Amino acid sequence: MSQKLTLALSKGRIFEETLPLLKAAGIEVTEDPETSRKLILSTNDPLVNVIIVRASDVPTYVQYGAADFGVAGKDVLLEHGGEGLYQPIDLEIAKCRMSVAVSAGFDYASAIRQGARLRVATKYLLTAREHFAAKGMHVDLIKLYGSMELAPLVGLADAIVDLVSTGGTLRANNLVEVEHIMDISSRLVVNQAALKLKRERLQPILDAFERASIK
Ligand SMILES: Nc1ncnc2c1ncn2[C@@H]1O[C@H](COP(=O)(O)OP(=O)(O)OP(=O)(O)O)[C@@H](O)[C@H]1O
Ligand SMILES: O=P(O)(O)OC[C@H]1O[C@H](OP(=O)(O)OP(=O)(O)O)[C@H](O)[C@@H]1O
Repeated sequence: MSQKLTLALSKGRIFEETLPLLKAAGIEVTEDPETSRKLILSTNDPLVNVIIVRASDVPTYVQYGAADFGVAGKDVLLEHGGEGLYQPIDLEIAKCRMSVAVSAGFDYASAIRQGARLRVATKYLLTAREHFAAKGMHVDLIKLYGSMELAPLVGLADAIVDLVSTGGTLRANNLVEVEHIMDISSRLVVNQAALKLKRERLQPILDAFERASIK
């Protein structure tokens, strides 16, 4: 019996950087999410569809089996918790790091030495909480959904926990990186039930992704 497969991707860098991996598996997406408003994209394989969701929603679609597999950043997976997901491959795409940053004039080291209770703005509450708890620091976390870099500039927070790649966004906003929390890259995530029920269809794709992502 032919089995349909649904892959969950987010627009932008994850979609773009997954395209070569899909190609290695013989799959070509025939529509462009940047120009189309469609959320279910077809491919050259009538049995494979790509759904376009927000980056932070990818694990949820896969967890509940609305998508059989997807691609999500480690940052997103740590916040989601990974329930119901099998994570077989680090695809080594969308690479960046998660860091603590502050305004250039803010003396983070002495604030810590003095035991100041810092306000930290972030989208990554769980990871940030764990990081500061491991350092024995008491912080007040402020949840934001984007543009974390603005928070220290307007007095909303003393520090941020955000993703950094080139450092260009920090520099443009007169912020400096004061702690490296972890390296981030994107993983392939597979619904655990789909892995069993659709293994015959999924395995060759996973193998092709793995081969194509080996640097
Ligand atoms: N500057 C960057 N360079 C490389 N990889 C990045 C960068 N920023 C984010 N990423 C990685 O790419 C993933 C997708 O990022 P993207 O900007 O597309 O979504 P987002 O805006 O963070 O998510 P959402 O729309 O859910 O808020 C992130 O989860 C992270 O793993
Ligand atoms: O160090 P850099 O190379 O400047 O990259 C860092 C920026 O990249 C990400 O934002 P993104 O570009 O994805 O914008 P978004 O958060 O609006 O999606 C991240 O949230 C930083 O703001």
